[in-house]
Amino acid sequence: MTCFPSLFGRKLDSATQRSAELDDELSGIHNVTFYTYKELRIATDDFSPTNKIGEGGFGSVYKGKLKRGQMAAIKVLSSESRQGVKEFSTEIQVISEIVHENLVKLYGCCVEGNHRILVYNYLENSSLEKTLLARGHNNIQFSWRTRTKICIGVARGLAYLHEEVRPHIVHRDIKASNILLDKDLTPKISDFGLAKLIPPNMTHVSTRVAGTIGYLAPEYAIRGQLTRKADIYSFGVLLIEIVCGRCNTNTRLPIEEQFLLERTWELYERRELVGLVDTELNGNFDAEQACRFLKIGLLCTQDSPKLRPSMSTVVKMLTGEIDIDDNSITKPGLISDFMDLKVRSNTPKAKPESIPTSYNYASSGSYNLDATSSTSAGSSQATMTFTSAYARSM
Ligand SMILES: Nc1ncnc2c1ncn2[C@@H]1O[C@H](COP(=O)(O)OP(=O)(O)OP(=O)(O)O)[C@@H](O)[C@H]1O
Repeated sequence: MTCFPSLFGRKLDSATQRSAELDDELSGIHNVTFYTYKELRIATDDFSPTNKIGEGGFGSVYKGKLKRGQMAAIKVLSSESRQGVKEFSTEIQVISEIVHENLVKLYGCCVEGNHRILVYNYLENSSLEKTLLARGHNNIQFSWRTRTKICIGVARGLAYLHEEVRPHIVHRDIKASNILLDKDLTPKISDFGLAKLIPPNMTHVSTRVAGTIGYLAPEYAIRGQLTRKADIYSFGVLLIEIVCGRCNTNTRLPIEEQFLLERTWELYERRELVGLVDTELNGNFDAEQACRFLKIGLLCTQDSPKLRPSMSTVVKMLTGEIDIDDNSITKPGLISDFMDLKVRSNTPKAKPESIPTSYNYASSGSYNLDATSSTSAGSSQATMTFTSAYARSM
């Protein structure tokens, strides 16, 4: 392990076998821990499949034990994401300086040869997607109190990225699989800043295409307009998922219940929001608070980005410091309003891990998705075709 600048120089030896040239490139990088490839191979038992804990659009994630016994999540970036040493390390320095209780801590990285590897704090309770939405990990009971803590924690982490970090960070991919839980079920947002580590010509191909689509703000999905408000939209969808205990798209349900955001709007209009709250709670929840959370979800997903509150306002709404004016809630921005959405559901065989087969966003504005979708409750093998009516009419 090499830590600059304190150990820089001392480690210019055969132990790390790093060339003087590489050390020269890294000499301006401060306070980042650089791991050797050998060290990470040992930590993961040669990247053994038994230590593999996940696979994302950026590469594979392994559980590993570092030299001093510390557990880590080791993310091996795919070969397409090979960035230059200097550029990669500079971004790493920015990310590793961002520290907040609700953000996953980046310990350091490895930049040897073609290897680009990120080393993170290991979170014992996996992701919200695996634990709450797919209910497949440790049988964790998500009480109402735990859910409020998770919602407020994620909101605080995002508010920090949006409003306190300079320059501001737009996460771009807020969703249940990017919310990890520590042993006390404190939520930690993962993958922030990652977009900057990927060369601009490489599109991030998500492993959970269908799920990700459901989190995308219409203006981002259709026109590529990326601002903090796109994250706030995704947060709104996530918030509703946490209250309802189901994922935003579930093609196994009757057609009128498949899309959670549409459903939430319908029940809001009928003043029946409380009926959406997760039945796993057996009625043990604060109904006023749960409906407030759902209304905040609707506010965050308003069609016009301007109508969505900032994340610091969302935190205050969630904690009850600011009241919600029902008159300010209008119909959320639904991607299905812009697109002819056709979902052809095949045999309802959910697979343990999702494997994308293709993902294509053509500039004409049409999506073609052929995905074997994820473990999330009720997702099935589905072929989805989105054709943007909006794009066609332009
Ligand atoms: N720090 C960590 N601690 C524990 N598990 C982790 C950690 N980071 C990632 N994982 C596990 O690895 C999985 C894959 O993570 P990754 O962020 O690469 O992809 P993803 O978010 O699932 O998908 P995508 O790339 O489409 O966003 C996560 O869902 C989680 O289960």
